[in-house]
Amino acid sequence: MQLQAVDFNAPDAAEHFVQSLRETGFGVLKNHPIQQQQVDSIYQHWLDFFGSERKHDFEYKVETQDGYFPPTVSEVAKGNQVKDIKEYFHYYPWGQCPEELKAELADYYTNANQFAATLLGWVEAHSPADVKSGFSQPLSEMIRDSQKTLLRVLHYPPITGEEEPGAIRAAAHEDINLLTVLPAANEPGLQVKAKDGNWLDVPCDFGNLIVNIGDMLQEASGGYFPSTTHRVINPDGGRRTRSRISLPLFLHPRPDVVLSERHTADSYLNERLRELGVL
Ligand SMILES: O=C(O)CCC(=O)C(=O)O
Ligand SMILES: [Fe+2]
Repeated sequence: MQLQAVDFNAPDAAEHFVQSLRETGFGVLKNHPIQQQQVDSIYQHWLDFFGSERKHDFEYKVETQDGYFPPTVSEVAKGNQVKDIKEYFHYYPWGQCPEELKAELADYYTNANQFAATLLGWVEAHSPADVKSGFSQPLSEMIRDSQKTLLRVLHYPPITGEEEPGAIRAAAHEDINLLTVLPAANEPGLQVKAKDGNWLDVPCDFGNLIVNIGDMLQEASGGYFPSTTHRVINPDGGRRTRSRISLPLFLHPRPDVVLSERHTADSYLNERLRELGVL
């Protein structure tokens, strides 16, 4: 298995991108319309925010799940014992956000959602007829005006040596949502589990856009699109002293959207959040 960046502007981009999603759970895009300059600026501003004590004024609300999640409550991946070495902020247009950071994040949220609808259209167009007929509505419709789509600003602090034994930046997990849209982070570390069990580095060239399948698309496609296990490993050597920032957009359908005979988006999400210990 190999992950190769697909040129967004190539005539056969959709086909190759969806093929990569189907085979690996991941697709990597280059020459896409998400502005790297904006992503970079968000990384800089939020690095400052996580470095300040102000973050504690925005602590997350349990009922609504927006705001700042400190390292002490950071997720324990499903089936894991130790907490990840990370802190993060959950941004929703209706949720908490520091005033001076809001316009930039809101703009990115709009742009990335619009782009994501295009990608969901690609997935739909390249789904076999029996898979497509199982979708309760077009995939891009499922996320339209959704209040649940989540932009997460993640900060992985430098490694100090005081970490819990066995803890890594993000333990092996699958995402819950339909698709995740993730600009390459400012530092390496993201790995995906191949079918043979080996961990592969996800190409993290600056400017790449990484897209991966979540459990909800796996559920809605009857397993045709696999939600693939991934993780973020701890850095070595000189990189240990560096922070890592990343910005995943988790595409969530509106709560009433039917995913499968067993689940709506709402019933599925609640089940998973309870397992994560954050609900
Ligand atoms: O930080 C990354 O590169 C990936 C983060 C991730 O997988 C997640 O938050 O679900
Ligand atoms: Fe993830």
